[in-house]
Amino acid sequence: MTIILTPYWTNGVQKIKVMPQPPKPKHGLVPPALDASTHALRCLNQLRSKTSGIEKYIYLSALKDRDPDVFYKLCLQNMSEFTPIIYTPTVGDACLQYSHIYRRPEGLFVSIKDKGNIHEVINNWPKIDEARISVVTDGSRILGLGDLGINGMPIAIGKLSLYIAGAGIRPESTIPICLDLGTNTERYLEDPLYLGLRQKRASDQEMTEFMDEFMYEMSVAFPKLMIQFEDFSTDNAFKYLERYRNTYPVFNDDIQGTGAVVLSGFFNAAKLSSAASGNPLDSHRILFFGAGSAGVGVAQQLMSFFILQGLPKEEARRRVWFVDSQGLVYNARGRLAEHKKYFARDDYSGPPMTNLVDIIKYVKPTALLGLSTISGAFTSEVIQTMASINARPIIFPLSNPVRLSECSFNDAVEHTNGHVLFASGSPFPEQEFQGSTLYPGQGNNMYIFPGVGLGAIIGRVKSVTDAMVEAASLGLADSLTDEERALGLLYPRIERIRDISMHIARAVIEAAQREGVDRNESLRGLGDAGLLDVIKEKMWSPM
Ligand SMILES: NC(=O)c1ccc[n+]([C@@H]2O[C@H](COP(=O)([O-])OP(=O)(O)OC[C@H]3O[C@@H](n4cnc5c(N)ncnc54)[C@H](O)[C@@H]3O)[C@@H](O)[C@H]2O)c1
Ligand SMILES: O=C(O)C[C@H](O)C(=O)O
Ligand SMILES: [Mg+2]
Repeated sequence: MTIILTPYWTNGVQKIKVMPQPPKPKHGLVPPALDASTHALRCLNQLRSKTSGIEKYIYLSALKDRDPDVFYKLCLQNMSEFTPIIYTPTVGDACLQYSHIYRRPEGLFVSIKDKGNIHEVINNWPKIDEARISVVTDGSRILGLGDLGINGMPIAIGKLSLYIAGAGIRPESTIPICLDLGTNTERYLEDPLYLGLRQKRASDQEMTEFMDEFMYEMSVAFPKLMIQFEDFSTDNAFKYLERYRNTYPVFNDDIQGTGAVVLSGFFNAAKLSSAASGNPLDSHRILFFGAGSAGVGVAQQLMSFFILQGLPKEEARRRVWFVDSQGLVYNARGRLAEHKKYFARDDYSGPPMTNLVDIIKYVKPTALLGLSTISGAFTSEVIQTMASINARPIIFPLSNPVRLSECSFNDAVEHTNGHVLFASGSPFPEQEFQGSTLYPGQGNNMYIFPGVGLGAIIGRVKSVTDAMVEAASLGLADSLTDEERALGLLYPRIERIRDISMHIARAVIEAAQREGVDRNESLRGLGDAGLLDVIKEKMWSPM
């Protein structure tokens, strides 16, 4: 049964009625020729008649609210058309404008003012079905758009729509949560329509006390819940993942989900690149442009690629170079943020190296990965330099949304004469080049988190371990069909997301079992096929 939250006003205060979905209307109350399949077509036509992305977003939000079955059915049938609207990149615009386009409540808001009382707020969430997955953001780093405060709510909603569509999580067992800890973005503090607290962000200490209480109360209210942390600013992303990962089932999408999706695409790209150059797989050298939570999360995960190729851990670490806003990251440069220290180079001690082309000439990377939020940073010269040292350069501009991408697919194709192995965070259209069609990969954690969450909740895991994340990544890399490989794709087609999520969930559960963090004992010993049957049977589908 779907829950409908119906808002109404009393004395200037908005209240919410929690209602189950109404029963079927009686004869005469709906048009005689209304039937489900033509109505879905009608909705699709209405969507397509909208001209701007944000209008489409608003239309689909209302459709999801009004008629979740039609929404999810259409979403599954038109995945590559829907994801750029309900998710990246349009969800970025929806966040920027959230306080202006707001229509009705969706999700749970927990504010720093609730500290000491979080139990009560959480228990206001209607428990029609038991909550299993929550995406929690504090709005402090939404995509590459900065601190959006409470306007970050649509990112939690968008991720959960993909959980529901992509992994068959039941809609009523998901909770989007935005933590309102204030915002440091002046334009929101001054915006009369801003929906959040009009104050600067809470101090570190206050936030930690708040987070401890929040996590504890969530685990009491929802004992079977997995929490996905989303778009916390880099320091807090690392801090709270480390703080809770051994106590509760939590997963950080930007660190671990991104790490897993990029490892998967890199794995497939490295095979093609090595085949073209004749160099062994373990000879790859990776240059990261951007050293935040996403960059470092990916580097940690990529180390497992090298380790799988047989390199010792220390050798694997040395295959990675980082560039941040000050240039090449190396020890002799001076004080470095904690999360950059592990990968800082100790084999360079000259003056700061800040020009990306110079850095590429110095490092000679086989792969250039952008997680910097710097639009257009991969200039024609950068791309050409990569092409001059690699038969098939791996270039992944992974920053979101589209307008912050380090380069476009078109530029990457043109400046490498079509040889690029490409994946971007946000979607780009395919390109015709010298008589053939080239396809961009979308290296976005949307391929990973639905399957990880599905596996985590079916396996009833105590925690989400590195081995589970790695299993998800390799499961994704392995999921390419022969047809997709023949087209040179690095990631499977998004239309197959349900199938992919099912296989990722299986790999995740098996890894959890190997590590002894699974609590669903009934799944042990079922074998691959038996596990897949259970997973399939548990997945929700729209009617
Ligand atoms: N594709 C995906 O699935 C995915 C997943 C997570 C994050 N992302 C994207 O990655 C980006 C970064 O996210 P984050 O959490 O790491 O953010 P962040 O702000 O913590 O990191 C940005 C990094 O870029 C560096 N940087 C900034 N300006 C630079 C410049 N001029 N030259 C070189 N480096 C510069 C910063 O020093 C920092 O290290 C965002 O756009 C986000 O949307 C993509
Ligand atoms: O939200 C996305 O599209 C990917 C990622 O989680 C991001 O923060 O950019
Ligand atoms: Mg994110």
